[in-house]
Amino acid sequence: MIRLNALTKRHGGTLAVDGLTFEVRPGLVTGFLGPNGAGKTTTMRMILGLDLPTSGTVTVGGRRYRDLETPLREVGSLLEAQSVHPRRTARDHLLYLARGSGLPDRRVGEVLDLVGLSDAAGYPAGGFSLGMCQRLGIAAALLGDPPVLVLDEPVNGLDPEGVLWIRTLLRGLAAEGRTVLVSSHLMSEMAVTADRLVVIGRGRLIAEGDVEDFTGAGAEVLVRVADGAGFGRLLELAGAHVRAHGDELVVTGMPAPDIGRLAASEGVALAELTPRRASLEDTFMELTRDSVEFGAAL
Ligand SMILES: Nc1ncnc2c1ncn2[C@@H]1O[C@H](COP(=O)(O)OP(=O)(O)OP(=O)(O)O)[C@@H](O)[C@H]1O
Repeated sequence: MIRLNALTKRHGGTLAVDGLTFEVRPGLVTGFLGPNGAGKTTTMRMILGLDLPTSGTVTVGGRRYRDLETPLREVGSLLEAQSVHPRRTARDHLLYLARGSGLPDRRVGEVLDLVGLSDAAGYPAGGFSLGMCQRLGIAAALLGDPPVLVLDEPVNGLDPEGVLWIRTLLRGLAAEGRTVLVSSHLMSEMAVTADRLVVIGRGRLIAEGDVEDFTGAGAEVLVRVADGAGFGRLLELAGAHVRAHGDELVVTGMPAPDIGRLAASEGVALAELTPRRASLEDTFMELTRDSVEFGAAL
């Protein structure tokens, strides 16, 4: 569990993080979304004790990062621009980290296997592709077998295979009961990876909830039938909410398959039955419209 309470960070004249309060629960992937400059990296750096809050608190497993005895065993992290000595091999990089935290050498082989880097373990990291670097970063995050993971934009720059790999890995880690916080500006990716979402803009909390709360909000079905008024009444009797525009009905509160079944049982011929689900992308744009730092960057 990660808990933020009124967490605030001021960088000179910029309020990078502004009174953030939320919890990141175990057993779930929590997507941390926001436009560029929203404060995601700054928040993650405070969770990881790399930046000190101006005010407010953040705890991992009930304690501040700096009070953790063996941080690598408690929280694993992947931050952007993590440094690996280019001439050091992947295995040596991980051995160096493991020994620095009193972790057994055998753990290095285990995490290399886990991220699919065993064959490349003896090569200098300087020659690694971006995808291999991300895998190495995730291997480092997993070294201490931590119950909490904080990953900043782990799918950035990855090819589709790499994106799928990270998605499967994160879901597996959450299924093991771990707390997984992953930042992204790719809303569509979070829609399929995350269970919960926390959306911020200009350092402030904009929205938080289950992914379905975001995509399901306002889900409507477009129905077209010859007798719009007649079928509209039937739908309302069955508990749906209907807005009619001639032969076109916009139905909320009843999923498309149920509408189809009702039409079939009443002998009504449907000319159209189209679910119109708000995409996470739409919802995100709507939510963050007022908080985009540089409008042109979109
Ligand atoms: N060390 C710093 N000194 C001054 N300003 C900073 C510093 N770090 C971040 N900021 C500013 O704080 C705000 C939040 O930045 P942050 O990097 O946390 O956002 P982000 O959501 O991670 O964005 P991105 O997706 O672009 O990385 C931005 O306005 C940024 O310019």
